[in-house]
Amino acid sequence: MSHHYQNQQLMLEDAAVADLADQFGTPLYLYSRAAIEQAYQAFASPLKGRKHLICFAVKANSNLAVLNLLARLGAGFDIVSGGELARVLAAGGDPAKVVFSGVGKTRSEMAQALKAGIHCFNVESVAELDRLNGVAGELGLVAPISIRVNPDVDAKTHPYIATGLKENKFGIDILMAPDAFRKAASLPNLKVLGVDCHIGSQLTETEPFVAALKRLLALREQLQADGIELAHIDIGGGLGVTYTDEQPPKPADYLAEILPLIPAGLTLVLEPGRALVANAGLLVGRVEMTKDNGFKRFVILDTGMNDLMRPTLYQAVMPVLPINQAQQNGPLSDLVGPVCETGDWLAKDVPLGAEEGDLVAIGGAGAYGFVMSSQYNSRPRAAEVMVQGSQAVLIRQRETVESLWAGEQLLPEASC
Ligand SMILES: Cc1ncc(COP(=O)(O)O)c(C=O)c1O
Ligand SMILES: N[C@@H](CCCC[NH3+])C(=O)O
Repeated sequence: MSHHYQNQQLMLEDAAVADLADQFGTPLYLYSRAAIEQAYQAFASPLKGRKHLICFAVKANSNLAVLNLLARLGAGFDIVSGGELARVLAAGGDPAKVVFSGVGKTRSEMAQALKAGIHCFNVESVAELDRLNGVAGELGLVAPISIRVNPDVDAKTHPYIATGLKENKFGIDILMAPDAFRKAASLPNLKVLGVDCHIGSQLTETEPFVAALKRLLALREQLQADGIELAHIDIGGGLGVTYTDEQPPKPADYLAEILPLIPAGLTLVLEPGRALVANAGLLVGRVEMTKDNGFKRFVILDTGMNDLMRPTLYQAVMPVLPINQAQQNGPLSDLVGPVCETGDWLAKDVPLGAEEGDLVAIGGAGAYGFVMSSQYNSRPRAAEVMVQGSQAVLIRQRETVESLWAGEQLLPEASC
């Protein structure tokens, strides 16, 4: 039996998933090129005719093929490390469209980004202003900057992924921001370009974005009075997606609320991550065995928390998509992995008749999936495959067992 995962925007038929699982083995990350393109256009179309830059948050999915696809669609990138910058460049991304966020940029990361000629550093503290001014001075360069402001807005999301509250480590408190801007404007090796914020991830309402934006715009006016002109305003990422029954605004609806507030001439920068890739991805695993302890039925997969952390880390509810529809109405089961941790689960109490050898896919796995995976329990990480039309392209090989100890060495004999 075949069905389409329409609400996952991933137009893969059961048969195709089964063939790909046979061909590439499991666990397997599958991405849909068409779904990524569609998600990108959902942001880009409403922005036509406006000065804008869509900077994909690389942390959501840093596979080179994904970055290359987005670069070819015209995207810029939001990076948070030198490693992410190197990936963007290796994938053919344009450094002039890169913004660099993060609270702990090292001197060498700053130098790397300055030499690459990135668009802007999103500076998160006064200490960072000083450090960046120093590094730029040593290189004889001027660093373009934005100041990340913490607007103290409740994003109404999981506390681990809320970033815009006073108690969070991110950005400079909005009340202290004018002083920070004045200082930045006075430093010889910095050039103030803009202001930014990012209040959290997986937001399902527009209201917190609008509240944050209004605070940033008020700050902009205050700065204008001080003679500091901003060229752009960056409202971060954070737009949520539908995993199961969430109803986040569509990018067009979200932008319809934001765009009228932005004065003409000001460039709008966005940093979407999840909204561009989450629903373009599936994690496919195979059932190793099932067991019923009289209290609970467990479906034990060949994939688990080391491949997909979101369920256990955020108690995230992600859709379970049995590849054979006949499995769908089985007994309530916990979907668990082989890792030796009680927290190794992917879904709890889902109706699932899957038995040994059956395939199960987790939807919404295109964002914060592979990138957060680990080799815990010495498990090689999964392969990644991009589906484009009738073709499937292997975009990252499954790790080998030998690669698990690459770079390790035994103690020299004499020291034992
Ligand atoms: C600074 C910054 N920008 C963008 C993002 C992307 O967020 P999302 O994937 O929710 O769009 C994040 C992660 O939350 C972030 O920390
Ligand atoms: N990793 C998180 C989002 C990260 C947000 C980073 N600022 C998630 O899976 O939901």
